[in-house]
Amino acid sequence: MSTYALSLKDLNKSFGPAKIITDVNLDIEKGERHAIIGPNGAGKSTLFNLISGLYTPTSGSVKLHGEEIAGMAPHLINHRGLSRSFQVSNIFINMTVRENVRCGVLNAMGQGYSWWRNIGSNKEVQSRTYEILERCGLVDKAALPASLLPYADQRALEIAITIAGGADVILLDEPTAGMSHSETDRAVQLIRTATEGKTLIIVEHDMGVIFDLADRISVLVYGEIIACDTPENIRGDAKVREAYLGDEEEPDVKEMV
Ligand SMILES: Nc1ncnc2c1ncn2[C@@H]1O[C@H](COP(=O)(O)OP(=O)(O)OP(=O)(O)O)[C@@H](O)[C@H]1O
Repeated sequence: MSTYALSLKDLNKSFGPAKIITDVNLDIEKGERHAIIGPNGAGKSTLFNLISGLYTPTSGSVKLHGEEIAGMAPHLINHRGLSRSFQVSNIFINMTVRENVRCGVLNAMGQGYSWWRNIGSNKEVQSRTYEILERCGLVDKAALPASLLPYADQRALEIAITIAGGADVILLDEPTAGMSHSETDRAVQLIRTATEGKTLIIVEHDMGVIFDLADRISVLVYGEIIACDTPENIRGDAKVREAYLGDEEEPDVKEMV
């Protein structure tokens, strides 16, 4: 049995005649921080949707901790320990920050909303909620309605909800999109803290974030992984430079996506 946190084998996805993901093979170690990069329309979100159960593969295998999950419903994959964030925020804007995180905690504990009135007295829920708020730097803002959070804090809350269930494989989809430089720096720190000890798979356009965070990078172009290596080796990979930049020499790595 595989010891990989996540293992993709001969994975394919077509929509009608359009082949979007082609023969993807990828093994991700437990605790690894793995980035998926590629030009717009390369298939990064489709790959995330295949891993998290939103799409069923046309063919191939997706294994989470050695167990087949391809085609399984997203909530069942989530209960097996994989959680993802979305490019478009998933938070309940009329609820407080604390209530949003509590929802994630309760959902993972399999509690329905009939529990809602009693949750204030449920110590385990309270302590897990507090721990997540702290990890994500949101303790001071716990009582605020989510709608009043600045944009960067809303993205932090999105990460808090993603990790609230205690999943050990975390997928983050462009977590720093739309952020300023200083907000991005803070977000990278937050991602590092919030996902400590977990396996992280991140789709991101900001190369600074990728090179700062990732142990390995996969480069997806037209639905195929054309390179998978350490950031240093990816930086010097001729195929990758060509895919992004044609024949240009000495490319600025910040312009790779
Ligand atoms: N449900 C769908 N039906 C048909 N085509 C789709 C569907 N979902 C995605 N595609 C197509 O698959 C291709 C890859 O899209 P995808 O969103 O996965 O790319 P991406 O790498 O995430 O792009 P971006 O960086 O812009 O977010 C695109 O050409 C898109 O139009």
